[in-house]
Amino acid sequence: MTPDVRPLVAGNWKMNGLRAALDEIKQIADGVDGSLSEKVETVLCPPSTLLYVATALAEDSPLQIGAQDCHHHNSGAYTGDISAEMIADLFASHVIVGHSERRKDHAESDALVCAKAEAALNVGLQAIICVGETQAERDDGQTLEVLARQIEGSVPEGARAENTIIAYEPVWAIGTGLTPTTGDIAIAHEFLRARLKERLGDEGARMRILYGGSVKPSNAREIVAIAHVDGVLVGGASLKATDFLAIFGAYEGLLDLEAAA
Ligand SMILES: O=C[C@H](O)COP(=O)(O)O
Repeated sequence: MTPDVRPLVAGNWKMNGLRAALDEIKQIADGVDGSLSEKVETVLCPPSTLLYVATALAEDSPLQIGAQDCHHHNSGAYTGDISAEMIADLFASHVIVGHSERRKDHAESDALVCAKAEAALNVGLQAIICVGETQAERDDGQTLEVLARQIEGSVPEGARAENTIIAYEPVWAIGTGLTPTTGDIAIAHEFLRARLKERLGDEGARMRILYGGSVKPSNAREIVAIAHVDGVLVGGASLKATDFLAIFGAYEGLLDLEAAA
């Protein structure tokens, strides 16, 4: 946790969620509507087909709704794509860009991720920019080099702590049940913090850095207590309202302990 920074628990449903899952969204929206939400923000990113209904379901809840990707242009002949402006038009507040599944499956470069983040910021969305090394890069001892390159190339110059969130997601930890040690997460987050400060000054010092990769109710409390871990980006476990809410609940009592320390 970074002092005086409000943590964020984010869920990424990826390509999961039919109409039947709307009940789950409603349960999450109702479940985060308590006193803890004054201290911890939440956002859920369902597939774009559910975005409009999800924002309606979350209307009276502190739960915010985000998308999982956007095009870097506002409109045009881009069949199948969705612009940041369209996402904002549906009352969503966030968009994930540069997720490793997009970087790999759609060959997205740092420059494209940066352009997408800029498009998001230009229409008032908050950008959740994902970075993280592959297993091969980790085995080669390249982790910090990869993170430095991705921060340099994917984060727009105009990024501010209020509109930009970084998500550190080691690719090898996504959906595998594997997580780095708390020590390794701490090293990566401290490094990211230093790079962000160097690049963006005070904005970088306050920018939230989430951890993502096999976060579940059983390991959430240990992970969110690590220095410079300002929240989590949850994939599989965010699909079940009870699991998402348990991860959100991992902050219960933790922030008071932090303040008292
Ligand atoms: O965006 C979320 C991440 O890819 C993590 O997914 P996971 O929690 O299923 O490992």
